[in-house]
Amino acid sequence: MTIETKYSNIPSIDAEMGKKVFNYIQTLTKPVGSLGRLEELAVQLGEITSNPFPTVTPPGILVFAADHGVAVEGVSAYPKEVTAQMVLNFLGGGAGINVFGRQIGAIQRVIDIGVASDIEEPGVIQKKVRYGTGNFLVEEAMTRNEVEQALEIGFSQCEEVIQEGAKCIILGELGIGNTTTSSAMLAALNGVDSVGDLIGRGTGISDEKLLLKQQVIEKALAERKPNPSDPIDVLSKVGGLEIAGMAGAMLAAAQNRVPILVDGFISTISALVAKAINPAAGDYMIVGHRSAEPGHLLALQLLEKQPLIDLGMRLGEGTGAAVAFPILQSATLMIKEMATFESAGVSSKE
Ligand SMILES: Cc1cc2ncn([C@H]3O[C@H](COP(=O)(O)O)[C@@H](O)[C@H]3O)c2cc1C
Ligand SMILES: O=C(O)c1cccnc1
Repeated sequence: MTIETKYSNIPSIDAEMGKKVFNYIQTLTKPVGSLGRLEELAVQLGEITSNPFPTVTPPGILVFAADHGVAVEGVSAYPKEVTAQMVLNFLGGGAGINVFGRQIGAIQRVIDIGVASDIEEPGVIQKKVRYGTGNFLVEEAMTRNEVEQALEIGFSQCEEVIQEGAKCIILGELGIGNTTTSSAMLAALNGVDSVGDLIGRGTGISDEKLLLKQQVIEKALAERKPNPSDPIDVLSKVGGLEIAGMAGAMLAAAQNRVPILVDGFISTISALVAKAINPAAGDYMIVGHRSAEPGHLLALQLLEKQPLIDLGMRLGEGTGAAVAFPILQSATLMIKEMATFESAGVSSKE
Protein backbone atom coordinates (compact mmCIF):
# COMPACT_ATOMS: atom_id res chain seq x y z
CA MET A 1 0.00 0.00 0.00
CA THR A 2 1.34 3.47 -0.85
CA ILE A 3 1.63 6.05 1.90
CA GLU A 4 -0.95 8.21 0.14
CA THR A 5 -3.44 5.31 0.23
CA LYS A 6 -2.66 4.45 3.86
CA TYR A 7 -3.44 8.02 4.96
CA SER A 8 -6.26 8.68 2.49
CA ASN A 9 -9.12 8.53 5.02
CA ILE A 10 -9.39 12.20 5.93
CA PRO A 11 -12.99 13.43 5.62
CA SER A 12 -13.75 16.74 3.91
CA ILE A 13 -14.43 19.55 6.33
CA ASP A 14 -18.10 20.37 6.90
CA ALA A 15 -18.63 23.54 4.83
CA GLU A 16 -22.38 23.53 5.62
CA MET A 17 -21.66 23.62 9.34
CA GLY A 18 -19.25 26.49 8.74
CA LYS A 19 -22.07 28.44 7.08
CA LYS A 20 -24.43 27.69 9.99
CA VAL A 21 -21.86 28.90 12.52
CA PHE A 22 -21.23 32.01 10.40
CA ASN A 23 -24.94 32.82 10.31
CA TYR A 24 -25.31 32.22 14.05
CA ILE A 25 -22.37 34.57 14.77
CA GLN A 26 -24.33 37.32 12.95
CA THR A 27 -27.03 37.04 15.66
CA LEU A 28 -24.65 37.62 18.61
CA THR A 29 -24.73 40.92 20.53
CA LYS A 30 -21.88 42.78 18.81
CA PRO A 31 -21.40 44.86 15.69
CA VAL A 32 -21.08 42.68 12.59
CA GLY A 33 -17.54 41.30 12.23
CA SER A 34 -16.29 43.02 15.39
CA LEU A 35 -14.65 39.92 16.88
CA GLY A 36 -12.46 39.70 13.79
CA ARG A 37 -10.34 36.61 13.54
CA LEU A 38 -12.11 34.93 16.48
CA GLU A 39 -15.15 34.72 14.22
CA GLU A 40 -13.12 33.09 11.44
CA LEU A 41 -11.70 30.61 13.96
CA ALA A 42 -15.18 29.74 15.24
CA VAL A 43 -16.29 29.03 11.66
CA GLN A 44 -13.19 26.90 11.00
CA LEU A 45 -13.68 24.94 14.23
CA GLY A 46 -17.30 24.31 13.20
CA GLU A 47 -16.15 23.03 9.81
CA ILE A 48 -13.46 20.83 11.37
CA THR A 49 -15.54 19.25 14.14
CA SER A 50 -18.93 19.31 12.39
CA ASN A 51 -20.26 20.68 15.68
CA PRO A 52 -21.99 24.10 15.92
CA PHE A 53 -20.69 24.52 19.48
CA PRO A 54 -17.21 22.98 19.24
CA THR A 55 -14.97 22.53 22.22
CA VAL A 56 -11.16 22.47 22.22
CA THR A 57 -10.59 21.47 25.85
CA PRO A 58 -8.78 19.54 27.04
CA PRO A 59 -5.99 19.88 24.49
CA GLY A 60 -3.52 17.03 24.01
CA ILE A 61 0.19 17.75 23.69
CA LEU A 62 2.48 15.11 22.18
CA VAL A 63 6.19 15.85 22.32
CA PHE A 64 8.35 13.67 20.05
CA ALA A 65 12.05 13.42 20.88
CA ALA A 66 14.82 12.28 18.53
CA ASP A 67 18.46 12.92 17.77
CA HIS A 68 19.98 14.16 14.54
CA GLY A 69 23.18 12.68 13.12
CA VAL A 70 23.98 16.03 11.51
CA ALA A 71 24.50 17.51 15.01
CA VAL A 72 28.11 16.17 14.92
CA GLU A 73 28.86 18.84 12.30
CA GLY A 74 28.58 21.52 15.02
CA VAL A 75 25.39 23.20 13.75
CA SER A 76 23.74 23.76 17.16
CA ALA A 77 24.75 26.00 20.06
CA TYR A 78 24.16 23.11 22.48
CA PRO A 79 25.57 19.57 22.76
CA LYS A 80 23.47 16.71 21.40
CA GLU A 81 23.12 15.20 24.91
CA VAL A 82 20.58 17.96 25.58
CA THR A 83 17.90 16.02 23.66
CA ALA A 84 17.89 13.18 26.24
CA GLN A 85 18.42 15.58 29.15
CA MET A 86 15.39 17.61 28.07
CA VAL A 87 13.26 14.45 27.94
CA LEU A 88 14.16 13.93 31.62
CA ASN A 89 13.40 17.58 32.34
CA PHE A 90 9.99 17.10 30.67
CA LEU A 91 9.33 14.05 32.87
CA GLY A 92 10.14 16.21 35.92
CA GLY A 93 7.61 18.79 34.71
CA GLY A 94 10.19 21.55 34.28
CA ALA A 95 10.29 22.09 30.50
CA GLY A 96 8.66 25.20 29.06
CA ILE A 97 5.96 23.07 27.45
CA ASN A 98 5.13 21.46 30.82
CA VAL A 99 4.49 24.90 32.29
CA PHE A 100 2.26 26.17 29.46
CA GLY A 101 0.66 22.74 29.12
CA ARG A 102 -0.37 22.82 32.79
CA GLN A 103 -1.64 26.37 32.32
CA ILE A 104 -4.08 25.20 29.63
CA GLY A 105 -5.01 21.90 31.35
CA ALA A 106 -3.45 19.71 28.65
CA ILE A 107 -3.02 15.96 28.50
CA GLN A 108 0.77 15.68 27.94
CA ARG A 109 3.01 12.87 26.78
CA VAL A 110 6.59 12.55 25.61
CA ILE A 111 7.61 9.89 23.10
CA ASP A 112 11.16 8.68 22.49
CA ILE A 113 10.95 8.07 18.74
CA GLY A 114 14.71 8.16 18.15
CA VAL A 115 16.86 9.52 20.97
CA ALA A 116 20.49 8.38 20.58
CA SER A 117 20.67 6.92 24.11
CA ASP A 118 18.40 4.72 26.20
CA ILE A 119 16.05 6.59 28.51
CA GLU A 120 15.03 4.18 31.26
CA GLU A 121 12.88 6.61 33.24
CA PRO A 122 9.23 5.58 33.64
CA GLY A 123 6.87 8.01 31.97
CA VAL A 124 8.61 8.23 28.63
CA ILE A 125 6.81 6.32 25.89
CA GLN A 126 9.39 4.01 24.33
CA LYS A 127 8.95 3.96 20.58
CA LYS A 128 12.53 4.28 19.40
CA VAL A 129 12.82 3.58 15.65
CA ARG A 130 16.62 3.90 15.78
CA TYR A 131 19.32 5.62 17.84
CA GLY A 132 19.15 8.98 16.06
CA THR A 133 19.26 9.60 12.33
CA GLY A 134 22.39 9.20 10.19
CA ASN A 135 24.41 12.34 9.49
CA PHE A 136 22.81 13.43 6.22
CA LEU A 137 25.98 15.22 5.15
CA VAL A 138 27.55 11.80 4.58
CA GLU A 139 24.64 9.34 4.38
CA GLU A 140 20.85 9.18 4.19
CA ALA A 141 19.18 10.16 7.46
CA MET A 142 17.11 6.95 7.55
CA THR A 143 15.45 4.36 5.35
CA ARG A 144 12.01 4.76 3.82
CA ASN A 145 10.84 1.96 6.07
CA GLU A 146 12.02 3.87 9.15
CA VAL A 147 10.15 6.96 7.93
CA GLU A 148 7.00 4.87 7.57
CA GLN A 149 7.45 3.41 11.07
CA ALA A 150 7.83 6.92 12.54
CA LEU A 151 4.70 8.15 10.73
CA GLU A 152 2.75 5.17 12.04
CA ILE A 153 3.96 5.71 15.62
CA GLY A 154 2.91 9.35 15.46
CA PHE A 155 -0.46 8.34 14.05
CA SER A 156 -1.23 5.77 16.77
CA GLN A 157 0.11 7.94 19.62
CA CYS A 158 -2.22 10.72 18.52
CA GLU A 159 -5.19 8.36 18.23
CA GLU A 160 -4.52 7.24 21.83
CA VAL A 161 -4.51 10.82 23.10
CA ILE A 162 -7.77 11.48 21.21
CA GLN A 163 -9.21 8.34 22.89
CA GLU A 164 -8.16 9.84 26.23
CA GLY A 165 -10.35 12.82 25.40
CA ALA A 166 -8.12 15.39 23.69
CA LYS A 167 -10.20 17.86 21.66
CA CYS A 168 -7.34 19.76 20.03
CA ILE A 169 -3.87 18.45 19.21
CA ILE A 170 -0.59 20.30 19.76
CA LEU A 171 2.64 18.70 18.54
CA GLY A 172 6.00 19.47 20.02
CA GLU A 173 9.56 18.26 19.53
CA LEU A 174 12.92 17.89 21.21
CA GLY A 175 15.93 17.24 18.99
CA ILE A 176 19.25 19.07 19.01
CA GLY A 177 20.06 19.97 15.41
CA ASN A 178 16.46 19.92 14.23
CA THR A 179 16.45 23.48 12.88
CA THR A 180 19.20 22.31 10.47
CA THR A 181 17.11 19.30 9.48
CA SER A 182 13.98 21.43 9.08
CA SER A 183 15.76 23.99 6.89
CA ALA A 184 17.12 21.19 4.70
CA MET A 185 13.64 19.69 4.42
CA LEU A 186 12.07 23.05 3.63
CA ALA A 187 14.56 23.68 0.82
CA ALA A 188 14.00 20.14 -0.47
CA LEU A 189 10.19 20.37 -0.38
CA ASN A 190 10.39 23.74 -2.11
CA GLY A 191 12.80 22.41 -4.74
CA VAL A 192 15.57 24.96 -4.05
CA ASP A 193 19.24 24.23 -3.43
CA SER A 194 20.36 27.45 -1.74
CA VAL A 195 19.25 28.02 1.82
CA GLY A 196 20.54 31.49 2.81
CA ASP A 197 17.01 32.77 3.58
CA LEU A 198 15.81 29.54 5.12
CA ILE A 199 18.33 29.13 7.91
CA GLY A 200 18.48 30.80 11.28
CA ARG A 201 20.31 30.67 14.56
CA GLY A 202 18.18 27.92 16.13
CA THR A 203 19.35 27.70 19.74
CA GLY A 204 21.52 30.79 19.18
CA ILE A 205 24.55 29.93 17.03
CA SER A 206 27.38 32.35 16.13
CA ASP A 207 27.89 33.93 12.67
CA GLU A 208 30.62 31.38 12.03
CA LYS A 209 28.33 28.43 12.83
CA LEU A 210 25.54 29.96 10.77
CA LEU A 211 27.78 29.91 7.69
CA LEU A 212 28.76 26.32 8.47
CA LYS A 213 25.06 25.41 8.82
CA GLN A 214 24.38 26.82 5.36
CA GLN A 215 27.33 24.96 3.82
CA VAL A 216 26.37 21.67 5.49
CA ILE A 217 22.77 21.88 4.24
CA GLU A 218 23.66 22.95 0.71
CA LYS A 219 26.28 20.20 0.37
CA ALA A 220 23.85 17.62 1.80
CA LEU A 221 21.12 18.65 -0.66
CA ALA A 222 23.56 18.36 -3.57
CA GLU A 223 24.71 14.91 -2.42
CA ARG A 224 21.40 13.38 -1.28
CA LYS A 225 19.17 14.89 -4.01
CA PRO A 226 15.82 14.55 -2.23
CA ASN A 227 12.80 14.42 -4.56
CA PRO A 228 10.61 17.52 -3.88
CA SER A 229 7.44 15.69 -4.89
CA ASP A 230 8.03 12.73 -2.56
CA PRO A 231 7.78 13.70 1.14
CA ILE A 232 8.93 10.22 2.23
CA ASP A 233 12.08 10.62 0.13
CA VAL A 234 12.70 14.07 1.66
CA LEU A 235 12.29 12.63 5.18
CA SER A 236 14.48 9.64 4.50
CA LYS A 237 17.30 11.64 2.90
CA VAL A 238 17.44 14.79 5.07
CA GLY A 239 14.65 14.39 7.65
CA GLY A 240 14.16 13.63 11.31
CA LEU A 241 12.27 10.95 13.23
CA GLU A 242 10.38 13.42 15.45
CA ILE A 243 9.41 15.43 12.35
CA ALA A 244 7.94 12.28 10.78
CA GLY A 245 6.22 11.37 14.07
CA MET A 246 4.56 14.78 14.31
CA ALA A 247 3.41 14.52 10.67
CA GLY A 248 1.83 11.11 11.39
CA ALA A 249 0.09 12.55 14.45
CA MET A 250 -1.33 15.41 12.37
CA LEU A 251 -2.74 12.92 9.86
CA ALA A 252 -4.47 11.08 12.74
CA ALA A 253 -5.95 14.29 14.15
CA ALA A 254 -7.32 15.23 10.72
CA GLN A 255 -8.75 11.75 10.19
CA ASN A 256 -10.57 12.06 13.54
CA ARG A 257 -11.84 15.62 12.85
CA VAL A 258 -9.76 17.04 15.70
CA PRO A 259 -8.23 20.50 15.18
CA ILE A 260 -4.43 20.70 14.99
CA LEU A 261 -2.75 23.71 16.54
CA VAL A 262 0.60 23.93 14.75
CA ASP A 263 3.59 25.29 16.70
CA GLY A 264 6.69 26.94 15.18
CA PHE A 265 9.24 26.21 12.47
CA ILE A 266 9.78 22.49 13.08
CA SER A 267 6.09 21.79 13.58
CA THR A 268 5.22 23.65 10.37
CA ILE A 269 7.66 21.44 8.43
CA SER A 270 5.76 18.41 9.78
CA ALA A 271 2.53 20.12 8.72
CA LEU A 272 3.91 20.50 5.18
CA VAL A 273 4.78 16.79 5.14
CA ALA A 274 1.30 15.82 6.36
CA LYS A 275 -0.28 18.06 3.73
CA ALA A 276 1.96 16.61 1.02
CA ILE A 277 0.80 13.10 2.00
CA ASN A 278 -2.85 14.14 2.09
CA PRO A 279 -3.78 17.71 1.09
CA ALA A 280 -7.06 17.47 3.08
CA ALA A 281 -5.00 17.50 6.33
CA GLY A 282 -4.30 21.21 5.78
CA ASP A 283 -7.96 22.08 6.40
CA TYR A 284 -7.64 20.81 9.98
CA MET A 285 -4.68 23.04 10.83
CA ILE A 286 -4.47 26.37 12.61
CA VAL A 287 -1.01 27.87 13.14
CA GLY A 288 -0.49 29.01 16.74
CA HIS A 289 2.43 31.36 16.42
CA ARG A 290 5.10 32.77 14.19
CA SER A 291 8.56 31.58 15.17
CA ALA A 292 11.54 33.93 15.11
CA GLU A 293 13.37 31.32 12.98
CA PRO A 294 13.57 33.02 9.53
CA GLY A 295 12.55 29.93 7.53
CA HIS A 296 9.17 29.91 9.22
CA LEU A 297 8.01 32.69 6.89
CA LEU A 298 8.40 30.57 3.74
CA ALA A 299 7.06 27.48 5.52
CA LEU A 300 3.90 29.43 6.45
CA GLN A 301 3.51 30.68 2.89
CA LEU A 302 3.73 27.14 1.58
CA LEU A 303 1.19 25.98 4.17
CA GLU A 304 -1.02 29.00 3.29
CA LYS A 305 -1.67 29.88 6.93
CA GLN A 306 -1.43 33.02 9.06
CA PRO A 307 -0.16 32.51 12.61
CA LEU A 308 -2.32 33.68 15.53
CA ILE A 309 0.41 35.38 17.56
CA ASP A 310 3.97 36.66 17.15
CA LEU A 311 5.85 36.92 20.43
CA GLY A 312 9.37 36.47 19.06
CA MET A 313 9.42 32.94 20.50
CA ARG A 314 11.86 30.33 19.14
CA LEU A 315 11.83 27.41 21.54
CA GLY A 316 9.78 24.69 19.89
CA GLU A 317 8.43 21.87 22.14
CA GLY A 318 4.91 23.06 21.20
CA THR A 319 5.27 26.17 23.42
CA GLY A 320 4.07 28.75 20.88
CA ALA A 321 0.95 26.70 20.15
CA ALA A 322 0.25 26.20 23.87
CA VAL A 323 0.54 29.95 24.52
CA ALA A 324 -1.82 30.66 21.59
CA PHE A 325 -4.33 28.00 22.68
CA PRO A 326 -6.50 30.32 24.85
CA ILE A 327 -7.38 32.22 21.65
CA LEU A 328 -9.08 29.07 20.34
CA GLN A 329 -10.90 28.77 23.65
CA SER A 330 -12.12 32.37 23.28
CA ALA A 331 -13.51 31.54 19.83
CA THR A 332 -15.47 28.56 21.19
CA LEU A 333 -16.74 30.45 24.26
CA MET A 334 -17.88 33.32 22.05
CA ILE A 335 -20.31 31.01 20.24
CA LYS A 336 -21.34 29.09 23.33
CA GLU A 337 -21.88 31.91 25.81
CA MET A 338 -22.60 35.21 24.06
CA ALA A 339 -26.21 36.32 24.06
CA THR A 340 -28.08 36.91 20.81
CA PHE A 341 -29.82 40.21 19.99
CA GLU A 342 -33.09 38.39 20.50
CA SER A 343 -32.30 36.68 23.82
CA ALA A 344 -30.83 39.86 25.34
CA GLY A 345 -33.42 42.23 23.90
CA VAL A 346 -30.75 44.36 22.19
CA SER A 347 -31.71 46.25 19.04
CA SER A 348 -29.93 44.98 15.94
CA LYS A 349 -28.42 47.02 13.07
CA GLU A 350 -30.71 49.55 11.39
C1 LIG B 1 17.81 23.55 26.72
C2 LIG B 1 17.05 23.45 25.42
C3 LIG B 1 15.68 23.18 25.43
C4 LIG B 1 14.98 23.10 24.22
N1 LIG B 1 13.71 22.85 23.95
C5 LIG B 1 13.51 22.88 22.65
N2 LIG B 1 14.66 23.16 22.02
C6 LIG B 1 14.73 23.33 20.59
O1 LIG B 1 16.05 23.63 20.16
C7 LIG B 1 16.63 22.57 19.41
C8 LIG B 1 16.80 22.98 17.97
O2 LIG B 1 17.74 24.00 17.81
P1 LIG B 1 19.15 23.67 17.12
O3 LIG B 1 18.85 23.26 15.72
O4 LIG B 1 19.91 24.99 17.18
O5 LIG B 1 19.82 22.60 17.91
C9 LIG B 1 15.65 21.42 19.53
O6 LIG B 1 15.99 20.60 20.62
C10 LIG B 1 14.35 22.12 19.72
O7 LIG B 1 13.38 21.29 20.28
C11 LIG B 1 15.62 23.29 22.98
C12 LIG B 1 16.99 23.55 22.96
C13 LIG B 1 17.72 23.62 24.18
C14 LIG B 1 19.19 23.90 24.15
O1 LIG C 1 10.28 27.46 15.87
C1 LIG C 1 10.73 26.37 16.24
O2 LIG C 1 10.07 25.32 16.13
C2 LIG C 1 12.11 26.30 16.86
C3 LIG C 1 13.00 27.35 16.76
C4 LIG C 1 14.24 27.25 17.33
C5 LIG C 1 14.59 26.10 18.01
N1 LIG C 1 13.73 25.08 18.08
C6 LIG C 1 12.49 25.17 17.51
